[in-house]
Amino acid sequence: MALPAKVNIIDVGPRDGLQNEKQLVPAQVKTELVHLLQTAGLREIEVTSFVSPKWVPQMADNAQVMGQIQRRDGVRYSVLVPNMKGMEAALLTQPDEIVVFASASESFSQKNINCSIAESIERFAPVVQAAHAQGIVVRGAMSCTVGCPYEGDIAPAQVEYLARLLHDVGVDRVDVADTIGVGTPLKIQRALEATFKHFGVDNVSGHFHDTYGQAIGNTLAALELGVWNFQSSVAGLGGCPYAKGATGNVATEDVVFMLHGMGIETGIDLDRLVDAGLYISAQLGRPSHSRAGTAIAKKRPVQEGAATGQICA
Ligand SMILES: CC(C)(COP(=O)([O-])OP(=O)([O-])OC[C@H]1O[C@@H](n2cnc3c(N)ncnc32)[C@H](O)[C@@H]1OP(=O)([O-])[O-])[C@@H](O)C(=O)NCCC(=O)NCCSC(=O)C[C@@](C)(O)CC(=O)[O-]
Repeated sequence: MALPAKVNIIDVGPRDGLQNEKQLVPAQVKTELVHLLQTAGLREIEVTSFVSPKWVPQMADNAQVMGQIQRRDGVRYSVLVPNMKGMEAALLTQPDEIVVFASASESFSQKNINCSIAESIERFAPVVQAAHAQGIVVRGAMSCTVGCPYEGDIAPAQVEYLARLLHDVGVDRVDVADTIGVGTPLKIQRALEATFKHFGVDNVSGHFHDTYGQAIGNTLAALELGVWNFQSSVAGLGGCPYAKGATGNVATEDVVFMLHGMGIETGIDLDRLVDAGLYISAQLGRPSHSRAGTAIAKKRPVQEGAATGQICA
Protein backbone atom coordinates (compact mmCIF):
# COMPACT_ATOMS: atom_id res chain seq x y z
CA MET A 1 0.00 0.00 0.00
CA ALA A 2 1.21 3.54 -0.81
CA LEU A 3 2.22 5.55 2.24
CA PRO A 4 -0.12 8.42 3.15
CA ALA A 5 0.91 11.80 1.66
CA LYS A 6 -0.31 13.65 4.75
CA VAL A 7 -0.34 12.81 8.44
CA ASN A 8 -2.37 14.36 11.25
CA ILE A 9 -0.70 14.49 14.64
CA ILE A 10 -2.60 14.78 17.89
CA ASP A 11 -0.25 16.04 20.57
CA VAL A 12 -1.23 14.44 23.87
CA GLY A 13 1.60 16.03 25.88
CA PRO A 14 -0.53 18.36 28.01
CA ARG A 15 -2.69 15.38 29.14
CA ASP A 16 -0.93 12.03 28.72
CA GLY A 17 2.45 13.71 29.02
CA LEU A 18 1.84 15.60 32.24
CA GLN A 19 -0.73 13.43 34.07
CA ASN A 20 1.97 11.39 35.78
CA GLU A 21 4.26 14.28 36.82
CA LYS A 22 5.08 14.12 40.52
CA GLN A 23 5.68 17.87 40.78
CA LEU A 24 2.59 20.01 40.41
CA VAL A 25 2.68 21.72 37.03
CA PRO A 26 0.88 25.09 37.23
CA ALA A 27 -2.17 25.61 35.01
CA GLN A 28 -0.39 28.59 33.45
CA VAL A 29 2.45 26.33 32.24
CA LYS A 30 0.01 23.79 30.78
CA THR A 31 -1.83 26.60 29.03
CA GLU A 32 1.39 28.02 27.61
CA LEU A 33 2.34 24.56 26.35
CA VAL A 34 -0.98 24.33 24.48
CA HIS A 35 -0.33 27.80 22.99
CA LEU A 36 3.17 26.82 21.84
CA LEU A 37 1.84 23.62 20.26
CA GLN A 38 -0.81 25.46 18.29
CA THR A 39 1.77 28.03 17.21
CA ALA A 40 3.87 25.12 15.91
CA GLY A 41 0.93 24.08 13.71
CA LEU A 42 -0.67 21.26 15.74
CA ARG A 43 -4.34 21.02 14.78
CA GLU A 44 -5.35 18.53 17.49
CA ILE A 45 -4.29 18.86 21.11
CA GLU A 46 -5.37 16.60 24.00
CA VAL A 47 -5.55 19.19 26.74
CA THR A 48 -6.61 17.50 29.98
CA SER A 49 -8.83 14.88 31.59
CA PHE A 50 -11.98 15.13 33.69
CA VAL A 51 -11.15 12.21 35.96
CA SER A 52 -11.20 11.90 39.73
CA PRO A 53 -8.59 14.25 41.28
CA LYS A 54 -8.01 11.54 43.91
CA TRP A 55 -6.84 9.20 41.15
CA VAL A 56 -4.91 11.73 39.03
CA PRO A 57 -4.23 14.92 41.06
CA GLN A 58 -2.21 16.52 38.26
CA MET A 59 -5.36 16.96 36.13
CA ALA A 60 -7.41 18.61 38.91
CA ASP A 61 -7.02 21.99 37.18
CA ASN A 62 -8.83 20.71 34.07
CA ALA A 63 -11.49 23.44 33.92
CA GLN A 64 -8.96 26.18 34.65
CA VAL A 65 -6.68 25.09 31.81
CA MET A 66 -9.57 24.73 29.35
CA GLY A 67 -10.80 28.19 30.38
CA GLN A 68 -7.39 29.85 29.91
CA ILE A 69 -6.63 28.59 26.42
CA GLN A 70 -6.86 31.19 23.68
CA ARG A 71 -8.48 28.99 21.09
CA ARG A 72 -7.58 29.11 17.45
CA ASP A 73 -9.93 28.36 14.59
CA GLY A 74 -9.20 24.99 13.05
CA VAL A 75 -7.68 23.51 16.21
CA ARG A 76 -9.48 20.63 17.93
CA TYR A 77 -9.14 20.60 21.73
CA SER A 78 -9.94 17.20 23.25
CA VAL A 79 -10.42 16.01 26.84
CA LEU A 80 -10.63 12.58 28.49
CA VAL A 81 -13.85 11.63 30.25
CA PRO A 82 -14.44 8.32 32.11
CA ASN A 83 -18.10 8.72 33.14
CA MET A 84 -21.07 11.11 33.25
CA LYS A 85 -19.68 13.02 36.24
CA GLY A 86 -16.61 13.88 34.17
CA MET A 87 -18.78 14.58 31.15
CA GLU A 88 -20.93 17.12 32.98
CA ALA A 89 -17.82 19.01 34.10
CA ALA A 90 -16.17 18.69 30.67
CA LEU A 91 -19.17 20.05 28.78
CA LEU A 92 -19.00 23.31 30.74
CA THR A 93 -15.57 23.90 29.17
CA GLN A 94 -16.70 23.37 25.55
CA PRO A 95 -14.31 20.72 24.29
CA ASP A 96 -14.29 19.87 20.57
CA GLU A 97 -13.80 16.18 21.23
CA ILE A 98 -14.44 13.79 24.10
CA VAL A 99 -12.12 10.83 24.62
CA VAL A 100 -13.50 7.80 26.44
CA PHE A 101 -10.83 5.33 27.44
CA ALA A 102 -11.08 1.57 27.70
CA SER A 103 -8.62 -1.28 27.83
CA ALA A 104 -8.15 -4.48 25.84
CA SER A 105 -6.99 -6.02 29.14
CA GLU A 106 -9.46 -6.71 31.97
CA SER A 107 -6.79 -6.25 34.64
CA PHE A 108 -5.70 -2.87 33.31
CA SER A 109 -9.32 -1.76 33.08
CA GLN A 110 -9.75 -2.53 36.79
CA LYS A 111 -6.54 -0.75 37.79
CA ASN A 112 -7.08 2.30 35.60
CA ILE A 113 -10.80 2.99 35.89
CA ASN A 114 -11.92 0.59 38.61
CA CYS A 115 -14.36 -1.43 36.51
CA SER A 116 -14.51 -4.25 33.96
CA ILE A 117 -14.37 -3.66 30.21
CA ALA A 118 -18.10 -4.33 29.91
CA GLU A 119 -18.90 -1.94 32.78
CA SER A 120 -16.74 0.75 31.18
CA ILE A 121 -18.76 0.51 27.99
CA GLU A 122 -21.98 0.89 30.02
CA ARG A 123 -20.54 4.06 31.56
CA PHE A 124 -19.55 5.39 28.12
CA ALA A 125 -22.99 4.91 26.54
CA PRO A 126 -24.59 8.06 28.06
CA VAL A 127 -21.32 9.98 27.55
CA VAL A 128 -21.37 9.21 23.82
CA GLN A 129 -25.07 10.13 23.61
CA ALA A 130 -24.54 13.44 25.41
CA ALA A 131 -21.55 14.29 23.19
CA HIS A 132 -23.38 13.49 19.97
CA ALA A 133 -26.43 15.46 21.11
CA GLN A 134 -24.16 18.51 21.11
CA GLY A 135 -22.37 17.62 17.87
CA ILE A 136 -19.15 16.66 19.68
CA VAL A 137 -16.94 13.93 18.21
CA VAL A 138 -16.07 10.96 20.46
CA ARG A 139 -12.74 9.20 20.28
CA GLY A 140 -12.18 5.90 22.06
CA ALA A 141 -8.70 5.22 23.40
CA MET A 142 -7.92 1.49 23.51
CA SER A 143 -5.15 0.79 26.03
CA CYS A 144 -2.92 -2.28 26.20
CA THR A 145 -3.56 -3.42 22.62
CA VAL A 146 -0.37 -5.49 22.45
CA GLY A 147 0.72 -5.89 26.06
CA CYS A 148 -0.51 -5.30 29.59
CA PRO A 149 1.58 -4.66 32.71
CA TYR A 150 -0.55 -7.21 34.60
CA GLU A 151 -1.47 -9.83 31.98
CA GLY A 152 1.47 -9.83 29.55
CA ASP A 153 0.74 -10.35 25.84
CA ILE A 154 -2.66 -9.27 24.56
CA ALA A 155 -4.12 -11.21 21.64
CA PRO A 156 -5.51 -9.37 18.58
CA ALA A 157 -8.88 -11.05 19.31
CA GLN A 158 -9.11 -8.99 22.55
CA VAL A 159 -8.46 -5.84 20.54
CA GLU A 160 -11.14 -6.79 18.04
CA TYR A 161 -13.59 -7.43 20.90
CA LEU A 162 -12.95 -3.98 22.39
CA ALA A 163 -13.09 -2.26 18.98
CA ARG A 164 -16.47 -3.90 18.37
CA LEU A 165 -17.83 -2.75 21.74
CA LEU A 166 -16.64 0.82 21.12
CA HIS A 167 -18.07 0.81 17.61
CA ASP A 168 -21.43 -0.51 18.85
CA VAL A 169 -21.67 2.10 21.60
CA GLY A 170 -21.26 4.83 18.95
CA VAL A 171 -17.63 5.96 19.26
CA ASP A 172 -16.54 7.78 16.07
CA ARG A 173 -12.81 7.01 15.97
CA VAL A 174 -10.33 4.96 17.99
CA ASP A 175 -6.71 4.96 19.13
CA VAL A 176 -4.71 1.77 19.13
CA ALA A 177 -2.49 2.37 22.15
CA ASP A 178 0.62 0.50 23.13
CA THR A 179 0.43 1.72 26.71
CA ILE A 180 3.65 0.13 27.96
CA GLY A 181 5.64 0.31 24.73
CA VAL A 182 6.24 -3.43 24.34
CA GLY A 183 4.85 -3.56 20.81
CA THR A 184 7.06 -4.37 17.86
CA PRO A 185 6.07 -3.58 14.25
CA LEU A 186 4.33 -6.84 13.32
CA LYS A 187 2.42 -7.02 16.62
CA ILE A 188 1.27 -3.44 16.08
CA GLN A 189 0.09 -4.32 12.57
CA ARG A 190 -1.92 -7.27 13.96
CA ALA A 191 -3.58 -4.98 16.54
CA LEU A 192 -4.40 -2.44 13.84
CA GLU A 193 -5.81 -5.10 11.52
CA ALA A 194 -8.05 -6.34 14.35
CA THR A 195 -9.32 -2.77 14.78
CA PHE A 196 -9.98 -2.33 11.05
CA LYS A 197 -12.68 -5.00 11.34
CA HIS A 198 -14.84 -2.33 13.01
CA PHE A 199 -13.34 1.06 12.08
CA GLY A 200 -12.10 2.31 8.72
CA VAL A 201 -8.46 3.29 8.46
CA ASP A 202 -9.35 7.01 8.43
CA ASN A 203 -10.81 6.60 11.93
CA VAL A 204 -7.93 4.69 13.50
CA SER A 205 -4.90 6.33 15.08
CA GLY A 206 -1.65 4.97 16.43
CA HIS A 207 -0.60 5.82 20.00
CA PHE A 208 2.79 4.36 20.79
CA HIS A 209 4.77 4.68 23.99
CA ASP A 210 8.51 4.42 23.56
CA THR A 211 9.55 2.39 26.62
CA TYR A 212 11.60 -0.09 24.55
CA GLY A 213 12.57 2.31 21.74
CA GLN A 214 10.12 0.73 19.29
CA ALA A 215 7.72 3.61 18.75
CA ILE A 216 9.26 5.11 15.59
CA GLY A 217 9.44 1.66 13.97
CA ASN A 218 5.86 1.05 15.04
CA THR A 219 4.80 4.35 13.52
CA LEU A 220 6.32 3.29 10.19
CA ALA A 221 4.57 -0.09 10.45
CA ALA A 222 1.24 1.70 10.94
CA LEU A 223 1.92 4.05 8.01
CA GLU A 224 2.46 0.98 5.85
CA LEU A 225 -1.13 -0.04 6.62
CA GLY A 226 -2.39 3.42 5.61
CA VAL A 227 -2.81 4.85 9.13
CA TRP A 228 -2.41 8.64 8.96
CA ASN A 229 -3.47 9.78 12.46
CA PHE A 230 -0.98 9.48 15.30
CA GLN A 231 -0.75 10.59 18.90
CA SER A 232 2.56 11.65 20.33
CA SER A 233 3.89 13.89 23.11
CA VAL A 234 6.12 16.88 22.64
CA ALA A 235 9.53 16.20 24.25
CA GLY A 236 8.41 12.57 24.74
CA LEU A 237 6.60 13.55 27.94
CA GLY A 238 4.63 11.04 29.88
CA GLY A 239 3.86 7.72 31.39
CA CYS A 240 0.67 6.19 32.71
CA PRO A 241 0.05 6.29 36.50
CA TYR A 242 -1.39 2.75 36.30
CA ALA A 243 1.38 1.20 34.16
CA LYS A 244 4.50 1.05 36.32
CA GLY A 245 7.75 1.73 34.46
CA ALA A 246 6.05 2.77 31.21
CA THR A 247 7.72 5.84 29.74
CA GLY A 248 6.26 8.60 27.64
CA ASN A 249 4.78 8.60 24.20
CA VAL A 250 7.02 8.78 21.21
CA ALA A 251 8.24 12.38 20.95
CA THR A 252 6.27 14.49 18.47
CA GLU A 253 9.54 16.06 17.25
CA ASP A 254 10.92 12.60 16.37
CA VAL A 255 7.77 11.59 14.47
CA VAL A 256 7.68 14.90 12.56
CA PHE A 257 11.39 14.61 11.71
CA MET A 258 10.81 11.14 10.26
CA LEU A 259 7.68 12.14 8.35
CA HIS A 260 9.21 15.27 6.83
CA GLY A 261 12.28 13.24 5.88
CA MET A 262 9.95 10.87 4.01
CA GLY A 263 8.26 13.77 2.19
CA ILE A 264 5.04 13.35 4.20
CA GLU A 265 3.24 16.60 5.08
CA THR A 266 2.20 17.35 8.67
CA GLY A 267 1.51 21.11 8.61
CA ILE A 268 3.88 21.38 11.59
CA ASP A 269 6.82 23.77 11.84
CA LEU A 270 9.49 21.54 13.37
CA ASP A 271 11.54 24.45 14.68
CA ARG A 272 8.57 25.91 16.56
CA LEU A 273 7.76 22.43 17.87
CA VAL A 274 11.29 22.15 19.24
CA ASP A 275 10.67 25.47 21.03
CA ALA A 276 7.60 23.93 22.69
CA GLY A 277 9.66 20.90 23.76
CA LEU A 278 12.42 23.11 25.18
CA TYR A 279 9.87 25.21 27.04
CA ILE A 280 8.20 22.32 28.85
CA SER A 281 11.51 20.57 29.54
CA ALA A 282 12.86 23.76 31.14
CA GLN A 283 9.69 24.08 33.22
CA LEU A 284 10.03 20.49 34.43
CA GLY A 285 13.76 20.96 35.04
CA ARG A 286 14.88 17.93 33.10
CA PRO A 287 16.12 17.00 29.62
CA SER A 288 13.84 16.51 26.66
CA HIS A 289 13.38 12.88 25.64
CA SER A 290 13.21 13.84 21.97
CA ARG A 291 16.29 12.80 20.02
CA ALA A 292 15.42 15.06 17.07
CA GLY A 293 14.51 17.97 19.36
CA THR A 294 17.81 17.61 21.19
CA ALA A 295 19.84 17.44 17.96
CA ILE A 296 18.11 20.48 16.47
CA ALA A 297 18.49 22.49 19.69
CA LYS A 298 22.20 21.68 19.86
CA LYS A 299 22.77 23.10 16.38
CA ARG A 300 21.18 26.42 17.26
CA PRO A 301 23.49 29.40 17.85
CA VAL A 302 23.63 30.22 21.57
CA GLN A 303 21.88 33.53 22.24
CA GLU A 304 22.71 35.41 25.37
CA GLY A 305 19.80 35.47 27.79
CA ALA A 306 17.73 33.09 25.64
CA ALA A 307 15.55 30.61 27.52
CA THR A 308 16.57 27.09 26.61
CA GLY A 309 15.50 23.81 28.08
CA GLN A 310 18.02 21.26 29.20
CA ILE A 311 18.90 18.83 26.48
CA CYS A 312 20.28 15.32 26.70
CA ALA A 313 24.06 15.20 26.59
C1 LIG B 1 -13.15 6.40 36.66
C2 LIG B 1 -12.95 6.69 38.12
C3 LIG B 1 -13.53 8.04 38.47
C4 LIG B 1 -13.67 5.61 38.90
O1 LIG B 1 -13.29 5.70 40.26
P1 LIG B 1 -14.23 5.13 41.40
O2 LIG B 1 -13.54 5.37 42.71
O3 LIG B 1 -14.62 3.73 41.06
O4 LIG B 1 -15.49 6.11 41.20
P2 LIG B 1 -16.79 6.36 41.99
O5 LIG B 1 -17.87 6.56 40.99
O6 LIG B 1 -17.00 5.29 43.06
O7 LIG B 1 -16.51 7.75 42.73
C5 LIG B 1 -15.52 7.88 43.74
C6 LIG B 1 -15.23 9.35 43.95
O8 LIG B 1 -14.70 9.94 42.76
C7 LIG B 1 -15.57 10.99 42.32
N1 LIG B 1 -15.59 10.95 40.85
C8 LIG B 1 -16.06 9.97 40.07
N2 LIG B 1 -15.89 10.29 38.79
C9 LIG B 1 -15.32 11.52 38.76
C10 LIG B 1 -14.89 12.36 37.70
N3 LIG B 1 -15.03 12.03 36.42
N4 LIG B 1 -14.32 13.52 38.01
C11 LIG B 1 -14.17 13.88 39.30
N5 LIG B 1 -14.53 13.11 40.36
C12 LIG B 1 -15.11 11.94 40.06
C13 LIG B 1 -16.92 10.70 42.95
O9 LIG B 1 -17.68 11.84 43.04
C14 LIG B 1 -16.48 10.16 44.29
O10 LIG B 1 -16.06 11.25 45.08
P3 LIG B 1 -16.18 11.18 46.69
O11 LIG B 1 -17.63 10.95 46.97
O12 LIG B 1 -15.30 10.03 47.15
O13 LIG B 1 -15.65 12.52 47.13
C15 LIG B 1 -11.45 6.66 38.51
O14 LIG B 1 -10.98 5.36 38.37
C16 LIG B 1 -10.61 7.57 37.67
O15 LIG B 1 -10.75 8.79 37.72
N6 LIG B 1 -9.69 7.00 36.87
C17 LIG B 1 -8.90 7.78 35.95
C18 LIG B 1 -7.57 7.14 35.72
C19 LIG B 1 -6.81 7.88 34.68
O16 LIG B 1 -7.06 9.05 34.38
N7 LIG B 1 -5.83 7.20 34.10
C20 LIG B 1 -5.00 7.73 33.09
C21 LIG B 1 -5.71 7.95 31.78
S1 LIG B 1 -5.85 6.54 30.69
C22 LIG B 1 -4.40 6.47 29.93
O17 LIG B 1 -3.50 7.15 30.31
C23 LIG B 1 -4.29 5.59 28.74
C24 LIG B 1 -4.28 6.38 27.42
C25 LIG B 1 -5.64 6.98 27.13
O18 LIG B 1 -3.36 7.46 27.51
C26 LIG B 1 -3.89 5.49 26.25
C27 LIG B 1 -2.73 4.57 26.54
O19 LIG B 1 -1.57 4.96 26.42
O20 LIG B 1 -3.02 3.44 26.89
